[in-house]
Amino acid sequence: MKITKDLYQGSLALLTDFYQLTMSYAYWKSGKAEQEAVFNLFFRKHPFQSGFTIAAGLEYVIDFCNNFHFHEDDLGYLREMKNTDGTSVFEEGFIDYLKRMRFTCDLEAVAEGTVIFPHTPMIKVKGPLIQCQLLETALLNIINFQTLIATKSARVVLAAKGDSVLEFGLRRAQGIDGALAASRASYIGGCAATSNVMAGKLFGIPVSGTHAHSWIMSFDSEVEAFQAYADAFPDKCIFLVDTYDTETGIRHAIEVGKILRSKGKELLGVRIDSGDLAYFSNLARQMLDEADFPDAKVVASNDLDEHIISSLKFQEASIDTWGVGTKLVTAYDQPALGAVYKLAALKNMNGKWEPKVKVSQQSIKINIPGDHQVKRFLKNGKAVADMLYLKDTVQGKSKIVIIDPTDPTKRKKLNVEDLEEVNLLKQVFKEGIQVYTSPSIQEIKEYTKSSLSCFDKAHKRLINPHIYPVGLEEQLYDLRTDLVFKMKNYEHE
Ligand SMILES: Nc1ncnc2c1ncn2[C@@H]1O[C@H](COP(=O)(O)OP(=O)(O)OP(=O)(O)O)[C@@H](O)[C@H]1O
Ligand SMILES: O=P(O)(O)OC[C@H]1O[C@H](OP(=O)(O)OP(=O)(O)O)[C@H](O)[C@@H]1O
Ligand SMILES: O=C(O)c1cccnc1
Repeated sequence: MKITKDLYQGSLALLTDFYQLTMSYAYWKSGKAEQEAVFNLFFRKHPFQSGFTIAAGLEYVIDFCNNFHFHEDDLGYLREMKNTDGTSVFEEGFIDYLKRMRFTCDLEAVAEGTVIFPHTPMIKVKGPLIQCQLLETALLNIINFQTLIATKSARVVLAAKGDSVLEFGLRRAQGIDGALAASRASYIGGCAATSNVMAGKLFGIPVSGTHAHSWIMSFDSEVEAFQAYADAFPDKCIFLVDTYDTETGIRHAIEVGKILRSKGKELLGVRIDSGDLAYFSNLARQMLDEADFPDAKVVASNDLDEHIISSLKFQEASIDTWGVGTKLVTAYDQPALGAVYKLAALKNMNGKWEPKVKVSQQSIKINIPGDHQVKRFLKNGKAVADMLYLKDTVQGKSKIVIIDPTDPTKRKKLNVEDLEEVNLLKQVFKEGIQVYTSPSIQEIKEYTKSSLSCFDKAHKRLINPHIYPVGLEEQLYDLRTDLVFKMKNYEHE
């Protein structure tokens, strides 16, 4: 995939906050640039009050890292930056250092489509401090948005209970790149297709659609418009029936459907885009069945989201396909995921790794120090708990206790002998070389489905989901507690 090349014609190294560059300069000046560090990217709270989140965006991250270098014109821009006294912000030696910089980090990540939970790293970067720092903003930008939209999409698709969901969001998405990334993430979350043709071309997502009211309005009558469309696309007839009067529109669709049938073609369906979607879809179903079009589908659209879809299901609406735009691609009810990227460990000048913690009044904001891995435990294929742990601390143990990172009174004992286990963080880069084979977008979408199928329905309900247990292995919990006490200068026995 060549997202950066196709969209931006070059490097994205300047897609960063200015402070990353000023810190980088200061790391370089103070001789810390090459000090080895570990950073973790994670979020603290599911979006949409969801009980789960779907990881997405890794393919963009891979592309970003593979293309990470400062071009001559990027360096020219930085060279021209001046302080108020007219001196250069960055010394020429630093510009030269950036010029020679290549991505040399190790990077581990959870696969796109994985169901993930708060506090567990989605991405872990290990490498020179300066490189880790320079990746922060872009990685967050990529992962926050695509993960948010993939999660929204998965919720919408769950609400549709197996019906197809078409993503119609391009016209109301957050700009060009937002729209493309949203179409990709919506597909990963489970949408069947997108109306966004460029996303289809760039990512290999199926493209589909119906027609607009303007098509009908451009003819003297609705029947004429349906007939002309049928002449142009005899195999793709889904007629929008609500331009004037929905009942009459359905009748006209049936009329043209009969003509189509006389020519050996079939009416695929009707689309309803306004009014009471339960009432009109049931009316459409009844009229289509009575006219002997039992296979013609009813497509509905109009400001849908997972909650309206769920309500329409409850009302027993006869909708087979759901067109969902604005509320999906803009993540209307929660426009940002709050994933963060935190320093977790640093190698000191004696070559020893030191875990690092950011202390906060809010316990949810205290990060989890150290170079850790995430393990998912499953029983008969069903996920039972996720655990963060430091390498080599759990080998050979038959019983493990995990402790909730925000509430130490919440603990869970795991008899690991009875459980299957899988490490979620996969090696993606080793010393800057990609060692991970990216799955196709279709494989990622399938993976989302199978990943979700490992979770109990209680975690997937739209409202007040049951909280899935995620905890720190005891040694990691102790390390974190000791470190927090140390940083706060408290005595801890
Ligand atoms: N039976 C239903 N139950 C719950 N929500 C519904 C039902 N039917 C339609 N809706 C939703 O109610 C909202 C109706 O919005 P609005 O009043 O703007 O549409 P409209 O007037 O029918 O159509 P438009 O303004 O597009 O011509 C939409 O979000 C739609 O999805
Ligand atoms: O409602 P969404 O989930 O965003 O789905 C996309 C909408 O885009 C089209 O409407 P259009 O742009 O013609 O505007 P409308 O709201 O007046 O129908 C289409 O008819 C859908 O209603
Ligand atoms: O193809 C459609 O029906 C469509 C496409 C974009 C937006 N609304 C509807």
